[in-house]
Amino acid sequence: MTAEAGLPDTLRDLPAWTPEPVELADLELILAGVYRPLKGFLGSFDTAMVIAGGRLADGTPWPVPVTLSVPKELTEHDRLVLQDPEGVPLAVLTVEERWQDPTSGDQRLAGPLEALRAPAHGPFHAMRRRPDEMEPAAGPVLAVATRDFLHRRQLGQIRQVAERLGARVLLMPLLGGGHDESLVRALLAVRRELPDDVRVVPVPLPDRGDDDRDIVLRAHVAAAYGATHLLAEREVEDVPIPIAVPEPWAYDADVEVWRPVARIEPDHVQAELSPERLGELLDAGEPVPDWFTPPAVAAELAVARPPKRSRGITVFFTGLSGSGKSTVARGLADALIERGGRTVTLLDGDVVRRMLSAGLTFSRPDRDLNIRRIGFVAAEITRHGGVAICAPIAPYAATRAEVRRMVEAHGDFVLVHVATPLEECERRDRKGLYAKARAGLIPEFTGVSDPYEEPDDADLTIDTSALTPDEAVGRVLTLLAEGDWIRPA
Ligand SMILES: Nc1ncnc2c1ncn2[C@@H]1O[C@H](COP(=O)(O)OS(=O)(=O)O)[C@@H](OP(=O)(O)O)[C@H]1O
Ligand SMILES: Nc1ncnc2c1ncn2[C@@H]1O[C@H](COP(=O)(O)OP(=O)(O)O)[C@@H](O)[C@H]1O
Repeated sequence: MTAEAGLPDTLRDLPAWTPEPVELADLELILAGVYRPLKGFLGSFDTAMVIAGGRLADGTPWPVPVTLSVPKELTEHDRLVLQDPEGVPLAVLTVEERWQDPTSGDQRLAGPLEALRAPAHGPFHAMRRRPDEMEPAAGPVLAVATRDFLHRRQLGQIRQVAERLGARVLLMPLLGGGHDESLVRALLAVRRELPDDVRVVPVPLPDRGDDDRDIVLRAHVAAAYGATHLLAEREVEDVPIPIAVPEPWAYDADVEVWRPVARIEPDHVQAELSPERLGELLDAGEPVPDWFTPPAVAAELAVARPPKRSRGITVFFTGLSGSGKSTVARGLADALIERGGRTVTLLDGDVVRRMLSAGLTFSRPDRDLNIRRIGFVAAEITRHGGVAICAPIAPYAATRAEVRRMVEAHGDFVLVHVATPLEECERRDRKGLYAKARAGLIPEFTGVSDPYEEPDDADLTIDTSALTPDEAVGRVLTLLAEGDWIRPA
């Protein structure tokens, strides 16, 4: 039976697990041979050696831990099917070691992987290559592994280094940031600014958060794809191929060309556009100057970071029952709809409980699941450029932070703490729930018999005991206008 027809009979009874996105990216690179000599996820000794000194236990240089975390109940099995988020089986892991991460306490499994099928979907998947599918190049190959857009400065630097080395250029857009498709399109668009035989191969390689080790990892990946050099900002140790560090370039505003700083006349003006200024231009929807980046790149930048007036945003209210979340959220939704120019979706706590989360209780796991569902929908609305207004109690800081992360992958997130004191909420007791909770008729009632973790990351705090509903809505509108998400009234 072929893999495409389904799982072989011998594997049907194995437990299946969907790893986290970074682990899935690692899995793909291990299976494709990009992470050679790694054949599977690392055990405790290799991991400790890599963290301590950038080498595997046998002395082979390797920069980052490549590990797999699983829930405790899966650690008893000897073999495990690893699948993608849609449940498509990708590989079988044969467990050689079960171990607990001493820092995070995570349960880990180590052992070799056997491929069931290559991941074969996702935008630009047709451009993905295994190293053994690459035509070998005759001479030197300069790899440019980047998750950043390439502007005129970088394009000039790449041309100069490639020429110096006599190398062809291999562009490797690193996937796993928020704007993979824009990045790939922008790199495809600048091919014509580079030598003729440039190749583009997207690689799923999220950053690990250690700049030097990330460069070393990129060098390993580049070497696997046949590169002889890696372009990087600085030299690092223990790299499999040499790092090519470009000389500084600047824009000579007097003659309107980019060139190496060393070749700019001392009396000429050097123009600069800082990343902060670039962000401001994009936020305001103003054009990015042509001298800085090619128009096709500017267009993709604007897709990746749209002007704030049209960028998706989630306004997330949190607070006790009766604090005024629904009233203010509804008022805000109405005000935004009246102003026009924005699509607005109100995800009120009570309504969500009836629709998305029917059947859930008020236990911590069920509250968390409820908030994650709201976060998922809000993130999708944000991704499509809409305004999502959410108004659940959301009593736990960690879950609110999770929603913030989900949303900020696609747009902006504003947290409004409706900090009306418990006594006032209880005095209002619009639904009679506090009385019932005090009488012990409702268990786990927030503020009475269940916790509420006050936010320390609120963008706005309002106490509705001291404001009218219109004033409370006004505060939120002012915040949105000051942040430039909406026009001032
Ligand atoms: N045990 C308990 N604790 C808190 N609230 C309770 C409880 N049981 C029922 N209710 C009613 O459910 C509304 C809160 O639901 P949420 O989905 O916003 O809660 S949570 O965010 O999942 O914690 C809340 O509505 P609001 O008053 O609009 O906040 C209550 O009316
Ligand atoms: N400034 C204010 N903002 C919001 N609600 C207020 C305000 N002043 C009084 N209230 C009253 O408080 C109650 C808040 O209920 P609700 O909006 O359903 O809160 P929650 O959604 O947090 O449970 C409503 O009866 C509302 O009329």
